[in-house]
Parts: sequence; structure tokens; C-alpha cells
Amino acid sequence: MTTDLDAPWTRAEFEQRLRDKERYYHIHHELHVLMNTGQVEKPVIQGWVANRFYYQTAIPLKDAAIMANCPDRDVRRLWVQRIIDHDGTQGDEGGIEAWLQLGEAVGLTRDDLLSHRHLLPGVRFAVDAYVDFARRQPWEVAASSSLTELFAPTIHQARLDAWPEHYPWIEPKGYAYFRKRLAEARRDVEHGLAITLDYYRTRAQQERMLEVLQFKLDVLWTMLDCMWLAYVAKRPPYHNVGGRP
Ligand SMILES: O=C(O)c1cc(C(=O)O)c2c(n1)C(=O)C(=O)c1cc(C(=O)O)[nH]c1-2
Repeated sequence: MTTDLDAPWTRAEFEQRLRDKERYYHIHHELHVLMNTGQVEKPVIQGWVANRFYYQTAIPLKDAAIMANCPDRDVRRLWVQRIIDHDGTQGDEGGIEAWLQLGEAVGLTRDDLLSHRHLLPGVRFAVDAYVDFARRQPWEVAASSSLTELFAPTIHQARLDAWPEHYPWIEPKGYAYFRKRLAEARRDVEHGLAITLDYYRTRAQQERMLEVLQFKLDVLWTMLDCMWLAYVAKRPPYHNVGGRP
């Protein structure tokens, strides 16, 4: 058990502990491994794109919740960029639009995504838990939970490297989202990390932050568990009672 009396990690040690959490990142989930090594059929990619769209739509709600709890104008000035990145502005339509184009690139309609008709209940619950967490926690804690983004450029790059070769049927316009996120995620991490390293000072707080990060890793992993069950194992909810009503 740790107490406030245990020596805090230095900033460098603390950051390293955060980075060590990479081993639980969803890049290692079997569904991502299968997708990124060309081992899935079109319906699996489509299912993933449609379900991940719910996460995309939730990110600005999550970031708005963080800003709503944050009295620091300097932080809000930087944080608001995340909402703009996803919602877009005139002339740069943003991440949600780019994801809709990814949907089209894999053979789904915009309405397939916007209606959430393919959304699995477990994916909805996991994503909603993230938004709920951001609403309830101190803004610095919610901000720090975004730090799974430390690991995100690697997974975006993996898709950019592997998918065109394995899935030539995906239209190239679909890749704009992943390309765009490479730089955006790095910038988000710089800001998120600065807030986190400043906020969690005692050893007990630092240990708590690792749990916060694990919560976020759990959100991402659980989303993929639900998709794996539905699309790889072909056991979607209610599969043995005739399917969803
Ligand atoms: O494709 C991915 O694997 C992935 C993961 C994550 C992440 O680690 O949370 C994000 C994204 N993408 C992403 O595109 C994105 O905009 C994003 C925002 C956040 C966040 O927590 O604020 N995570 C992520």
C-alpha cells in the first residue's frame, strides 16, 4: 500500500510509468492485430468503422465536459482546439466528417454511421462511461485520461502502412482521418502530459493516475471485445435468441 508519505516519482519516472501502460493499449487487442495484418473480411472492417464512429461523436462531448469544469482560461484556449479538430470549421470540416468519409471509403453510407444502427450496446456503454467520467471528475483528472493518445500515433501509422496493401478495396480518401490525427494526437499529448505531470504530485496521486489511465485503456479494450465477439466470433448480442429485436 502506498501513502502520501512515499516519495513521489520524479516527472521523468512518472512519465515512464505512464508510457509503460502501452502494453495494455488496444493496438494489442486481437481484433486490431487481425485487422492490421490483413486477416479480416470487409464486414469486420465495416463493423469497426461504424462502431468507432460513436467514439468519434463522443470525443467533443467529452472535451466540452472537461472545459465546462475548467476555470482556467489559458487551458481552455488550448483545449478548445480538440473540439474544433473533430467538429471542424468552415473550410476544414474536421475529424467527424473525415470519419464519415472513411465510412464511405469502406462501403457504408453516411446514414449507416449517423443513425448508429450498427452500434453494439457494449460499445455504447463503454464510450458513454468515458463521457460520464469526464463530466464527474475534476477537469485535470479527466484531461489526464486522454493520455492513451500517447500511443495513438503508432496505431494510426500502422493502419496507414498496412491497410492499403491488405484491403485494396478501401478508397484512399478513407485514410485522411488517420493521417490528420498523427500531428493532432502529438500536440494533444504535449498539453495533456503537461497538465498531468503538474497535477499529480504525491506518490499516492501518481498511483491514482495510473488507475485513471487504466480506466481509459479499459474503455478502448472493451469496445474491441464487443466488436470481436460480434464480428469475428459472430456472436452479436442476442445471437442465440434470433438476433436483435
Ligand atoms: O484510433 C485509435 O486507436 C485512437 C485511439 C484514441 C485513444 O487512444 O484514446 C483516440 C483516437 N484514436 C482518436 O482518433 C482521437 O481523436 C482521440 C481523442 C482521444 C481522447 O481521449 O481525447 N483519444 C483518441
